[in-house]
Amino acid sequence: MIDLRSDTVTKPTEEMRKAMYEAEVGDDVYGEDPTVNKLEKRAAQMLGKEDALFVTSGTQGNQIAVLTHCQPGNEIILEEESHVFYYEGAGISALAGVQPRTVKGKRGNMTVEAIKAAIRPVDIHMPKTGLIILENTHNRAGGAVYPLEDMKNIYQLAQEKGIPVHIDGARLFNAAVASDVALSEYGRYSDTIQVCLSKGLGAPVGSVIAGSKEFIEEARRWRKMLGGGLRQVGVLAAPGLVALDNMIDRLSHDHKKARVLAEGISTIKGLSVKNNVETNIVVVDISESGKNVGQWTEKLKENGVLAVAFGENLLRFVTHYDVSEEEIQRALSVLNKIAG
Ligand SMILES: Cc1ncc(COP(=O)(O)O)c(CN[C@H](C(=O)O)[C@H](C)O)c1O
Repeated sequence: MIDLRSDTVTKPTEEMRKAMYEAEVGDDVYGEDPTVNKLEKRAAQMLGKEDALFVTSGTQGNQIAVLTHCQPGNEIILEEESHVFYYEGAGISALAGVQPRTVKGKRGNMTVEAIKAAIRPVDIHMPKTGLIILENTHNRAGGAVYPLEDMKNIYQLAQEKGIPVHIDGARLFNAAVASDVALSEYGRYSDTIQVCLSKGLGAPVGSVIAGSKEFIEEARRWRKMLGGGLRQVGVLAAPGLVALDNMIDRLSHDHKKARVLAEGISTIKGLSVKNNVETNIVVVDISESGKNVGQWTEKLKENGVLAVAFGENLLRFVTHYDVSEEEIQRALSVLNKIAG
């Protein structure tokens, strides 16, 4: 199977499995797992933050960030197709008791003006704006990169208003590589960042939240309350360290594979690439193909290719470490064959 459903499907490399086997471990609830302590320190340093916390998933990282930043009854500003709003099961309302204020972004990027207009004035009738969440890269915008300049301007506005900024950086490494921006720059223009080790970087499990020492101390309490107090977690932190040390720069190969896929698809009758392919995601409009999205995913699967439905007439393909350039070419010939 050529699995292009997501970069979440990547399996740990041999090097990661060796690191898991050899990991030095301890009880992390007592702060005694040397490997996760090393991972958290490494991640904080790379992201230009004081401290960091290993969490089980990007969703847990985002939800803990909201729980730690906000009070029940706050309103948070986020993009209308952001992962936190679109795909996290209304967790921000169910768990943190906050109200989403969605803003439509341009290719997923909310403008400073639109965010400014969404910030609540102080008024007893109105909720307080408790957090602004930026997603970089933006999944539903097709892996769109948030330009650093925009993030800087948004952060300046947020600071003036005393509102924290959280980056849902599940694919921040892709953004950094695609825009040649140092990871620490994103830390400069945000209060907290969630990054996934388990997507393009290929680790089997986990994310990291980075922020101030005080924030991480509080976030660690929330994680414990949610049952995330992990024990000998070094076996999972070890591949995360391999991911941070060896799997970031190679993301440019995934971006190249995505460009090759997009260029090939754009020559296929009835198919069109919807997004500007900046990173590892290709969104394809199949509305002119004479087949619906369910027929496409079914026929692709019959021919050994996996993709996900991404809307009524949209398919999403995500390139990653476990799909080769040769397999991209094979996927293109399957797409050609189905398109007829
Ligand atoms: C921007 C962003 N932020 C957070 C998450 C959540 O990460 P996990 O909870 O899956 O580790 C995802 C996962 N995205 C997954 C995928 O793309 O296949 C699915 C949609 O949940 C994400 O794309």
